[in-house]
Amino acid sequence: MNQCREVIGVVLAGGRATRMGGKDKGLQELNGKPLWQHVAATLSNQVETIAISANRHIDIYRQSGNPVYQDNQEDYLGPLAGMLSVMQQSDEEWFLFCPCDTPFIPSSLAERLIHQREDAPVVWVHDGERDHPTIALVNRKLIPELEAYLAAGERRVMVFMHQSGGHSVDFSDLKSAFINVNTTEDLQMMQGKE
Ligand SMILES: Nc1nc2c(ncn2[C@@H]2O[C@H](COP(=O)(O)OP(=O)(O)OP(=O)(O)O)[C@@H](O)[C@H]2O)c(=O)[nH]1
Repeated sequence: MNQCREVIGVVLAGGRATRMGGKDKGLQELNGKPLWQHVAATLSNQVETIAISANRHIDIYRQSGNPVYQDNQEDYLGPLAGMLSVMQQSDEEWFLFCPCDTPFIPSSLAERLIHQREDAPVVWVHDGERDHPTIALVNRKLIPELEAYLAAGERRVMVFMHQSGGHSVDFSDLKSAFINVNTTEDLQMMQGKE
């Protein structure tokens, strides 16, 4: 696929990574490269601009030269807060969000989500077994809804995606591409895999 210019790719690299002992998950190395870079490298073949959403170690992420969007909120409010912060600080129409902890995402991700968005303001990945609502193509028209949702104290990504009129896109043929890293043991098991 040619690079798409109407969509900005965003690697979600904030959070607390409590299951990884509080380390910055995006900066943990897999096969000699930080996790966030695996995701950014695959997305950069698909969309022209790749931004990073983070809430700590901002200077390290900035050294990459990619735009970095820091969370607006002081607390770690979860992936939706990271998404909203980017959408509020950028004037792009569509955002392709992808967490830093899914290093093997397929090269067809953007193309297949873009193709399926039709009139929906959000589409996300379903791998045949489970939804991956943080791997999603989101339109900026959802900003007010997302602001209200978070202001009401809601945090659940899947609930928000459903109630905002989106739908999942079937990636069951590429199920293993969405394996994610949550713990140090996960990371150790993945070393050497491509
Ligand atoms: N910008 C931003 N990203 C976040 C935030 N919380 C989670 N993320 C990202 O969203 C994705 C999914 O995060 P989770 O695994 O649910 O949360 P986590 O904080 O990374 O890890 P745990 O504390 O172990 O659940 C990861 O790529 C995180 O980097 C946040 O508050 N802000």
